[in-house]
Amino acid sequence: MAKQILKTHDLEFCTGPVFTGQQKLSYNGLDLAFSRYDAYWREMRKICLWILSPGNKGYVNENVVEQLSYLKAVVKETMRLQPTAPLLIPRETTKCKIDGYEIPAKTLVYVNAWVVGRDSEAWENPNEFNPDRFLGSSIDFKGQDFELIPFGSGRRICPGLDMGIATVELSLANLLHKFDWEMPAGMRREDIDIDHVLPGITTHRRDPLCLMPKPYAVMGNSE
Ligand code: HEM
Repeated sequence: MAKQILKTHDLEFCTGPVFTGQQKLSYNGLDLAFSRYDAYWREMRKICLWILSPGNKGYVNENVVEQLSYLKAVVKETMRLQPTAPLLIPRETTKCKIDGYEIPAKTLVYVNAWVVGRDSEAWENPNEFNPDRFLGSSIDFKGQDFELIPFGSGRRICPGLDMGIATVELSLANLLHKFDWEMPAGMRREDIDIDHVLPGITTHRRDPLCLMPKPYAVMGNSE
């Protein structure tokens, strides 16, 4: 079958279907497609523009991920609500006084990163999953912004931070780029529970996430 190559120009006008792997283009539905999932479509468009770029080898690389501001915001928001190690690594205090209380030396302290990420004094609508809160915000998880500490902070901050975050962002970007994701037959969005986790040193979902990957029909190419 003949190969259809999508031109960069088409991307300026295309609506949802082309991104979901179907071979259909629409030129007049811009408002529709970009209204509800605005940020999502913008990210997909960046990936698509990259696919069309010369020298593309078929995988999303680190340079592209750097431009995916919404994907980065999604990862931050996920780590805010469900930090991988909710209680970080325990610490021992020196002798000190906090709020009038004498704290003896070598007191064991747990920092609850899960609660910190949901502190209503630091976050608006703290329990709501809203990646937009990070767009245009300088808040990062590098240990300087104490309202977001999924990698800890201070001397014992995670030394694998850069490697960990690069792995998460790259994997997620490539999983989105290579596959179209569907829910199993009969399952609805409301059936996905992202709130309940099991207690433990690291966070585990109570209900396993079950999604079905469908290989992506890359950008209108049909063979
Ligand atoms: C998304 C991935 C990762 C997350 C969310 C994560 C999270 C954490 C957290 C919360 C801590 C405790 C920090 C504290 O108490 O202040 C920690 C410590 C640590 N992490 Fe990671 N980590 C990740 C990836 C990695 C990787 C890839 C490596 C190694 C290649 C690594 C190695 C370590 C080590 C050695 C410590 C102990 C540091 C110390 O106690 O001095 N982590 N990590």
